Amino acid sequence: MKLTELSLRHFRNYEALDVSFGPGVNVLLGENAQGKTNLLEAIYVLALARSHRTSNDRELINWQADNAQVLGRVEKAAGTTPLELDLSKHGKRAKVNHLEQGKLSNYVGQLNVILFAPEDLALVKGSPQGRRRFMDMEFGQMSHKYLYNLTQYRAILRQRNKYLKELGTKKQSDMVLLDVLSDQLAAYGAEIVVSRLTLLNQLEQWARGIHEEISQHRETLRFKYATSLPEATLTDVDTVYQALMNQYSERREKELYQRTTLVGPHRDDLKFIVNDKDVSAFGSQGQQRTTALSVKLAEIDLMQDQTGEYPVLLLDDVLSELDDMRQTHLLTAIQDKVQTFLTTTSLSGVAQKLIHQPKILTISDGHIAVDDEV
Ligand SMILES: Nc1ncnc2c1ncn2[C@@H]1O[C@H](COP(=O)(O)OP(=O)(O)OP(=O)(O)O)[C@@H](O)[C@H]1O
Repeated sequence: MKLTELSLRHFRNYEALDVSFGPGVNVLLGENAQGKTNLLEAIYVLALARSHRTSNDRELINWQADNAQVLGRVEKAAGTTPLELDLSKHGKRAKVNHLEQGKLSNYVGQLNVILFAPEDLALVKGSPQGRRRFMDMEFGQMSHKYLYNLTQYRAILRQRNKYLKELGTKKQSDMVLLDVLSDQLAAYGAEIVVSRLTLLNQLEQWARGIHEEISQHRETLRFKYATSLPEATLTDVDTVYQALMNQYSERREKELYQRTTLVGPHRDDLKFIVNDKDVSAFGSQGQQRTTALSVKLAEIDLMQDQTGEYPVLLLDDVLSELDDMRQTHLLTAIQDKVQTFLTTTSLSGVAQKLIHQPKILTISDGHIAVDDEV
């Protein structure tokens, strides 16, 4: 899929912008603090109805305005779809084909994006929370079912944790509601765990091939889903459900004491194993970067496999973080198949690695000048 046009009204430092993009590489060129990342963020927001930088939508609206608009046209094999997102202090409204969507989960998935930012290089070394977020964002875009289960799971988890906090002051008979909440949480939790295992299994196949190539066949990458559930139970939804229920009852005392839910997909993690060693603990910085890059590139293939369309790739200032060999690998892998937006403060080093002429958009103080000549 391609994002052919984008219009912004009062979004961050863009007062009014109407721009069209090329089908290949679009270079967002500019000095610091001119609006390069804001533009990538607008594309991300158009895709996911939320920002990757802030959970406060107010920050997305220009300081002088009360509301913001992000509009885009997405081209797929099946046709062109106009998307529209209105942000105001009262909330957000999302439209597909000019029709307002009651649920944001029906909106998400029209435009699929993969964002690669310097923080993603920390995917391997960073916190388990970052890896869970990675799974949820990517799988949520690919699968409506995943997004739905995740939304339900989070809502029940909030309720259950609130209830566990209140239970300290209540009587034993109140355990009935806790049992009901445990049952619902285990049902959605089991769906999430099984979807993650299935999608990770596929992602691993792609990532392994890419990692092998970048490491010149010296390294083999493997994923391991880290969970408190016994390995033997990770087979199907019913078995995982039962395993979660068992753990809730085994840990009831501890959960009541700690007043929070201690098991489930919100506590799980993903480990990356290179040549049989956990790369977050034992890998060099280079191995960790290669792993992160392989995983990101594998996502492109997985998304194509799941949705029938290649996603749009957003590269926020990552080239400067990669060495020459990894830069070449990245730019070679994306050419010809993926529409890409990359931010940079300088063209040197980028243009030579691209076979086709990129579209250059020079950004200065929330304005864009288009120049097709490199
Ligand atoms: N809500 C807002 N309203 C108006 N301006 C904003 C808003 N939010 C951020 N800005 C401005 O946007 C600019 C930052 O833009 P952006 O983050 O896109 O920088 P960049 O071009 O990617 O730079 P760098 O290369 O340093 O990352 C800053 O000047 C900031 O003051």
